[in-house]
Amino acid sequence: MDFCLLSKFDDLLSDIFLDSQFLWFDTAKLNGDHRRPRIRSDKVLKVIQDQVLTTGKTETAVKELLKMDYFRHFLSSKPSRHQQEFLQHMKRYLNLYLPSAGFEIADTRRYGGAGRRVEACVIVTKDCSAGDPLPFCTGAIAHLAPGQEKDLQKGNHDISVLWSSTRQSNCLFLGPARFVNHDCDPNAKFVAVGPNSVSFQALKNIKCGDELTAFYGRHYFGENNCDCRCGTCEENQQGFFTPQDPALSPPVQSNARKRKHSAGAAELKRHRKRSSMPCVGQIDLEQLIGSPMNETDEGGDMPAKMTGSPLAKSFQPRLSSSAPPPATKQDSSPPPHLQEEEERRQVMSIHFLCNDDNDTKQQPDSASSRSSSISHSPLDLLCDAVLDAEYLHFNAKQEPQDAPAALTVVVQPVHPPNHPPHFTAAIKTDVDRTTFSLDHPDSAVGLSPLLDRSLSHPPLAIKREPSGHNHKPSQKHKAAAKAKAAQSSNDDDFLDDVSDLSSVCSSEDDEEKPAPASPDDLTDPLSSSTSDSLEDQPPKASPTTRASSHPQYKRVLEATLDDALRCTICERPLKDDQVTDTSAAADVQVANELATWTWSPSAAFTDWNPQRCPRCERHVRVFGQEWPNRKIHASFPLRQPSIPGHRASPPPASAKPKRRSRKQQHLRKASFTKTFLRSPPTPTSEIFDGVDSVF
Ligand SMILES: C[S@@+](CC[C@H](N)C(=O)[O-])C[C@H]1O[C@@H](n2cnc3c(N)ncnc32)[C@H](O)[C@@H]1O
Repeated sequence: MDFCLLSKFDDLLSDIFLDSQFLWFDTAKLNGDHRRPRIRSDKVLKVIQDQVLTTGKTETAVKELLKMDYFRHFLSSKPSRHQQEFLQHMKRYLNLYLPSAGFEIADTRRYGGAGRRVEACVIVTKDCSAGDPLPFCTGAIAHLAPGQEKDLQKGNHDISVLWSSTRQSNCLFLGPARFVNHDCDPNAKFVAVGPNSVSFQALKNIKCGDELTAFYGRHYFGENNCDCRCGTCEENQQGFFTPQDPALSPPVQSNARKRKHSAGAAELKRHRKRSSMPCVGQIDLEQLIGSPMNETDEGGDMPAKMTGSPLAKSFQPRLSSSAPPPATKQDSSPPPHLQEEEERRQVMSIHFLCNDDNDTKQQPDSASSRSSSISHSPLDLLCDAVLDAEYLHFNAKQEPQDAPAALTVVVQPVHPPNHPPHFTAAIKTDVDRTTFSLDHPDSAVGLSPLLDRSLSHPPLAIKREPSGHNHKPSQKHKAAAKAKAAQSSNDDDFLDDVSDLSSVCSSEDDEEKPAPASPDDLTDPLSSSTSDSLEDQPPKASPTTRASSHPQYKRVLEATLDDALRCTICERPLKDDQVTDTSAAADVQVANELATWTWSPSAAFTDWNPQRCPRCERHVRVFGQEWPNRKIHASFPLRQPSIPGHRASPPPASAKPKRRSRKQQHLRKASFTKTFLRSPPTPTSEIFDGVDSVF
């Protein structure tokens, strides 16, 4: 398959079948000019539910989808060969929704770098034993023509590129399988399932919910994978997690880490020049995939054909030999089979060009903006603003008739020069004195890598701007601010700390502590005039008033952190950052507009009971069952999103309607509600609905 074609197909299909359907963030796109297709995602979902999920037939789903205007127009101008390739790739994505798929795409921040970007990963949705194939998790391979590689590098996108020594060219590895991340002690391996397709086979027993990982190579993430962030490296204190020798390292540990990385990068550059292979790692495809690519075999890559393919043999034998040995602290020499590979460098290398330069990845780009954890999500700001407003409401000590009846939270995009755009929120009430603005309300979320340490706020700190009082920072404070800013030369380290802070923030102890005085706090004109109105306000331990220290506020906060902010299905903590990501779709929509919500604060507390994490929320919406279940009983209709103009087809005339007693009807309704509409609607799901209808 042609590289350009595959990359465009993959961008389009991952958008339609993943980003717009199942994910709460955007997956990396290969083409910088990719735009979200104008296709009704609710209609696509209906086809997926009716065909793939209920009947398990991707073929019929493809036929149904081709009836949609969008696909008809898209394919009408393409030659039939390209049409076939497109449909083949579409099937790879549709396989994600098969009841027996055994895997799904999920989110992870493990590999996201300093900014803790959300990235995609693959998790298994049923227990697997060692040796089990994962036939539906496939990726396609397309070859790059000379010169095209430069375009790839220019794009700075997170893409997967393989080196084919038989063809002496790079090739592209795309499809759902490209979301499998690297682990030095992986639980799966690549296997070839045709001339142009790759799948996986379990190397160990894998539990439902575990991430599926494969071995990319020894030098993918710097020399000896010194920047590898996999779970094994973390456990063994290797790669990115290698502890620094205090004698050798400067005071700040991660600076040393950086030096090591840049030394590795320089070495790798030299190495690449020598070898003329533009790749980081050099891995033999025979080990990676199990068999060299058969260039003449033009067979399909779908699972049914796997057993017939000569390459299918690679599923059974050499299981142990092709598995890279577990990474141990002591053993830094390559495993025997890889040593051999290095000598031979026979067939193909797999590497990820963008990984070459981590810095470039930090650049905000249109396609990945939704997944960026550094954006100030409007919903995140909104939630914090409502919390803070509720606090003010508690403390305003005003006559009931003066209490604000409603809040208007204005979330506005800000485009500071030389900084990534972000949002600010301002709360306006009908009572003048409680009007305040809120910016960077959360330490973990409200930061951008380009902002310095001085902007680190304690969580949920309130900034109030009393009218007519302009408090200027003193010289002493300015000097302190400068000294602090100078310290924060390394944004990476800072953001690491900040990310860790989010967990610290949720501990009770921390909430009792006074907020650290940061330069931004100092410049914040917190005046006594506003604080005076809040009798229960703790003494002025810090220039920043801690909303969380108020008993009533604390109760709400604790309840939120302990109970509500935990997914009731998978029990993953529902943290701020996850809430941010659920609303990330809204970022895209409101990025250039002013968004305004009016919300009663008490309603926000009583009605909003976030129960599911974004993944489980989406899972229920798509599969009609709680994660990880997805087997659909035809007798139970799925909860369909309402499609304007869509009417359910009338029952056949022959079908005699059954009469049910009132009690039966009531019970039936209750059980349906219990099954499909378990939790009350949340602000999050409202946003989902709105966003989906836009798409
Ligand atoms: C083929 S992609 C895997 C899917 C990727 N997470 C995504 O969201 O598209 C490879 C990229 O994932 C990340 N990655 C995967 N495994 C990693 C590891 N062990 N350490 C650091 N980064 C890793 C790197 O950013 C790499 O460039």
